[in-house]
Amino acid sequence: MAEESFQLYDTTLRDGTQQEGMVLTVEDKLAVARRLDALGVGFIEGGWPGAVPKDTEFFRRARTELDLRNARLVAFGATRRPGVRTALDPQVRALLEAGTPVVTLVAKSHTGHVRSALRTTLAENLAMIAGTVRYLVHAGRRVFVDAEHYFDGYHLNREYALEVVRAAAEAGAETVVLCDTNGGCLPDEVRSVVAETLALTGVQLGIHAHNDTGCAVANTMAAVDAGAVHAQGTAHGYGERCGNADLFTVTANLVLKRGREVVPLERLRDLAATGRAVTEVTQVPARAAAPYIGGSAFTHKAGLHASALRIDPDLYQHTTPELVGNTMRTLVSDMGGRSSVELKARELGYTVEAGSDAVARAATRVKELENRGYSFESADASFELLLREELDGGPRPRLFEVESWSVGVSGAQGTQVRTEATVRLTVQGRTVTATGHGNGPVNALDTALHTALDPCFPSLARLELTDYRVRVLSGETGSGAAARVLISYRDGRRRWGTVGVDGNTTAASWQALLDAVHYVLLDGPPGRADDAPPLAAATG
Ligand SMILES: CC(=O)SCCNC(=O)CCNC(=O)[C@H](O)C(C)(C)COP(=O)(O)OP(=O)(O)OC[C@H]1O[C@@H](n2cnc3c(N)ncnc32)[C@H](O)[C@@H]1OP(=O)(O)O
Ligand SMILES: CC(=O)C(=O)O
Repeated sequence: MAEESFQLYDTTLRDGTQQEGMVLTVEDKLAVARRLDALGVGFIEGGWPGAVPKDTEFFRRARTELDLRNARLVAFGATRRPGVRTALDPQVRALLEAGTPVVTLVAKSHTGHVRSALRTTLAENLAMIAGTVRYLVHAGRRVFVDAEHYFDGYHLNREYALEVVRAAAEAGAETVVLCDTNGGCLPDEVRSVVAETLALTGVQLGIHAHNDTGCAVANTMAAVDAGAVHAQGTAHGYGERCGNADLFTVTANLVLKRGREVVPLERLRDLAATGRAVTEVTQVPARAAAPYIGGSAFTHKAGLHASALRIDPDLYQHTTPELVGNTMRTLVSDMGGRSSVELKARELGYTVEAGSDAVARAATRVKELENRGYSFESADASFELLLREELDGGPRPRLFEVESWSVGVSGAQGTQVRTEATVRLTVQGRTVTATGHGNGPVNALDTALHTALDPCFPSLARLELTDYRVRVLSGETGSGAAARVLISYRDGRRRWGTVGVDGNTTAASWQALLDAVHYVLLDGPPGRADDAPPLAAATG
């Protein structure tokens, strides 16, 4: 059961969309709301109806298309304008028309902002807050008040900031949310202001922190430690300027570090999947190094870390990745040793021991090859081929051999550039020659390889090249420098990468292409759940 008294509040669909580059359709917003609801978030702020036409439409469609199981939908908006009757203010009417059970009002708590941005008196601002809250509560809404620029306002004129909190609460606001709108606060400041405000007003408080000092999550935790029972944030910390507090991190911190079940423990396991689902919709990538749910959050590269992790994962991890739906991963590189190879091999489904000669040889080869420019971090498939060679005591018999390959690029004034590749292979005792065309050498070689091999090895048809990266390696200069090519693939069930290095970019690409083919044709380790089809099946 989630902790009922704590209000976990998501503002991805409002403040999150204030991030540069974030443009969501109504359909996108509905999809994100569904995912956050499934995670168990208590409140989902959908946008500002009446101000943003798309948000008005979102709330209209939400009535029939959002069947929220856990969350309450929230409409966000401002208090009435100065000198206007609340009932006649079109923005306030739009908040009611949104038909949500909860409304959050942004209100000024900084005297300078009241005077210069709203261009009204301090007394009228208090009347605007109290009047708007009372009006909405009377209309049956639960009301939260976001006290904008609260911390800066508190330092400038503490009495007025406190008056705003009291006025909102006395008018019926359930929670007054103290906002670090400019994101300039540090945790000690947030802790003391929240504690003092609580002591001086007794009002139920929340926190809305921006990340301009990189402290949004720390500030949110400090506020909760000081007594706030409502935390606002956004998926992946999306938001205006440097973003908001990352609600995924805040949620995991509260549950795992503070024992506050703001979402039930079993739903916390959906955290990483929820993060991925949200980025699928927003197309705004999350940081790999994001706490708890980032792809690198439990990924280990240093050999000494791996040597301890072999014995006990807790030695280099602050929590258990599975609790948040993540997994531990090991990277093999020149910074690893035998333990890294053992852990990576285990991840790939092999049972090997760091003390074995084969593992020691594989670790040495990785170091040597990385020194020559290879990189195995994102080339699991090339590493697995290398590992298999060491485990099998030498190169495996190949299902095909390369006799030769060539690529030609030709062009003429006014015509499209033409790239043609020819490969000559020995497959099952026969010589096979195939030609492929493409928009460049890699594409043409890939096409030629498939033309030659797919009829004999149907499993290769599933192979899909998804990314190609080339990096000129330093140490040499200009067009004579060596190139490292990394290619990413998927085959419907798995994703993997291969690597090639050569002074010639096309030759480096050819190595990486060949590794991918050999990898698909490799019989996986016994018992591996996701292994490639056994050789007999692969050869059809
Ligand atoms: C801290 C936050 O992030 S709060 C959320 C901010 N989000 C947004 O601003 C997104 C939606 N905003 C909008 O669509 C528009 O800005 C609107 C509809 C709110 C206002 O649009 P416009 O009336 O064209 O004016 P503009 O954008 O220039 O804003 C100036 C007006 O807002 C008023 N205003 C400024 N800050 C606030 C505030 N915090 N609360 C209420 N009104 C405010 C100003 O007094 C001015 O009103 P006036 O014209 O009556 O003098
Ligand atoms: C309300 C809000 O978004 C802020 O003060 O930052």
